[in-house]
Amino acid sequence: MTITAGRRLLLVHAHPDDESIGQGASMAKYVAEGAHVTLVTCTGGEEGEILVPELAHLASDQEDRLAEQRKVELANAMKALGVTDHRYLGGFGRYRDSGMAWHPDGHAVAADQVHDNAFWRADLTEAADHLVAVIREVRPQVLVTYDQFGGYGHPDHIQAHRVATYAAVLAGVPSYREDLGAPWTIAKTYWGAMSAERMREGLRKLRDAGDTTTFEGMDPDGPLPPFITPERLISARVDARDYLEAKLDALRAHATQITTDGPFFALSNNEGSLAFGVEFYRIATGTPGPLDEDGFETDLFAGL
Ligand SMILES: CC(=O)N[C@H]1[C@@H](O[C@@H]2[C@H](O)[C@H](O)[C@@H](O)[C@H](O)[C@H]2O)O[C@H](CO)[C@@H](O)[C@@H]1O
Ligand SMILES: [Zn+2]
Repeated sequence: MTITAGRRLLLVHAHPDDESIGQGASMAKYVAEGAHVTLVTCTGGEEGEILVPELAHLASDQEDRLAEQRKVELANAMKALGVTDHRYLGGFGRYRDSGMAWHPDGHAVAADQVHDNAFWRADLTEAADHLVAVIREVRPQVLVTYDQFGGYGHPDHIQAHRVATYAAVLAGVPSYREDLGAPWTIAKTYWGAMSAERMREGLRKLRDAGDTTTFEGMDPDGPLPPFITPERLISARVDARDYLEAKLDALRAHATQITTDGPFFALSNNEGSLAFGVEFYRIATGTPGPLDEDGFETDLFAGL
């Protein structure tokens, strides 16, 4: 059923939990403002760790049933954010979490180290075609995914970036796969970003609270990992502090992946809201809309 009315936002993520970590507050904000928000999750998260001891038996090297658990967790997170349109790329179970076994040269996992249907081994066109069908149905004005490094380099995140980027191009080609729907060109694409300034603020709060182990070795005033984005490269800053509680509820829903007594929650009290209720983006395609006094777009749909 083709969706044609109102503002429509599509997010493409690798695992259940990435959406809430990266853009949970923005998602809740846009839903509350009447936008249609669609999340496509590319894998079931089969290879994830399990922070809930009584669920350890679900692990990939035991019963291998973690994807079913994370599907429930993701549904609960969507309820917390108010998102009603969630899909798995190609359907639940089509692509498997590739795991984080890194290739010796530091790049993403070697193909012979993962399952046959691991997302890292997916045929790019086949995977993109699943997303073309969604794009041509939903007809989003805005797409959010990862940068070329997948944010922090996870192979599934890198592959999600590639699939989303390729699908956005293919969806707009009139003569391409007419069977997948009428062509649709997405007006603006953004990459989720981790702000260097907010990272430094968060580190300062952790160190001031006596936490020297979280992000061990990182100095609030020292060099940051390359995947943290300096403010000058950030183009949009969505202030969704009013939806921080929804984001925290969504994160709590991903109980096998995110511990509620970790630094994120430690920082997410009123003091931390600025750090986590404001979410950052880099524009990848399309024309930025009006900027605020700090030079940021404040709305992903600005200018449309
Ligand atoms: C946020 C994210 O992308 N999580 C991925 C990631 O999880 C990490 C992995 O389990 C690692 O072994 C842990 O040390 C780390 O704390 C986790 O964040 O990779 C998983 C396996 O591919 C994936 O399921 C999870 O969603
Ligand atoms: Zn992930």
